[in-house]
Amino acid sequence: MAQIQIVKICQKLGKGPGGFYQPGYKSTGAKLRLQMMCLGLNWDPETREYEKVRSIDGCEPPAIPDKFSWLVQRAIRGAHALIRKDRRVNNVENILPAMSPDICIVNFYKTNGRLGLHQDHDETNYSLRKGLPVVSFSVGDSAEFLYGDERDLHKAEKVILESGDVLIFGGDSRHIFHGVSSIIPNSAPVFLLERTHLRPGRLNLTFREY
Ligand SMILES: O=C(O)CCC(=O)C(=O)O
Ligand SMILES: [Fe+2]
Repeated sequence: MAQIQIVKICQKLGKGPGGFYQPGYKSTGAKLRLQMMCLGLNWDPETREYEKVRSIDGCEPPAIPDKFSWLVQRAIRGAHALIRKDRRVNNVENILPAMSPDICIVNFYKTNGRLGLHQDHDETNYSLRKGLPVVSFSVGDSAEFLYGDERDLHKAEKVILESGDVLIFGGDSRHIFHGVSSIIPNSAPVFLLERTHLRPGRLNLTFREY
């Protein structure tokens, strides 16, 4: 079961060098309401830049495990099959380009965690211009996920992301505003908790190509 493997791999990597920490902003002292670990390249929330070595502690981010890259390719293939079924298009890649992830941002939200509306726009101009997708896996407790064309909470659409859900935004949707308004306590699947002892909260992995 992929969810169990995802949790176990993140638990192991999360405890080692380059593992989970709570990011914040030096200028204001404010902290993000989540724990973060980056794989492949490190994303610095303060400078909003990617780096090979994490400036907060000099650690190199762990590599993206092959299992994760495989899951991403499977998710993109699945999305292509859905697009092909729904729309009569010659080339699905015109709607959702393929992508080889070299970045994964792993967030862990406790039950009081959240993430404000933002765009993912710190990847290269090439990646952004091509609309190379962000592929997001949710594991553990469910989340209220908001998205929309503007940074406006009142206009945003809401969808519940459950454990095992995969969300992909690429092509025309690549620049969508999105965020997590709340985590729904005690909503994680029992089998997952029994097999992994995942703490209360939600793990989210977003894969991107730099
Ligand atoms: O937790 C989520 O579903 C979204 C995470 C996210 O938007 C990000 O890491 O940029
Ligand atoms: Fe994001």
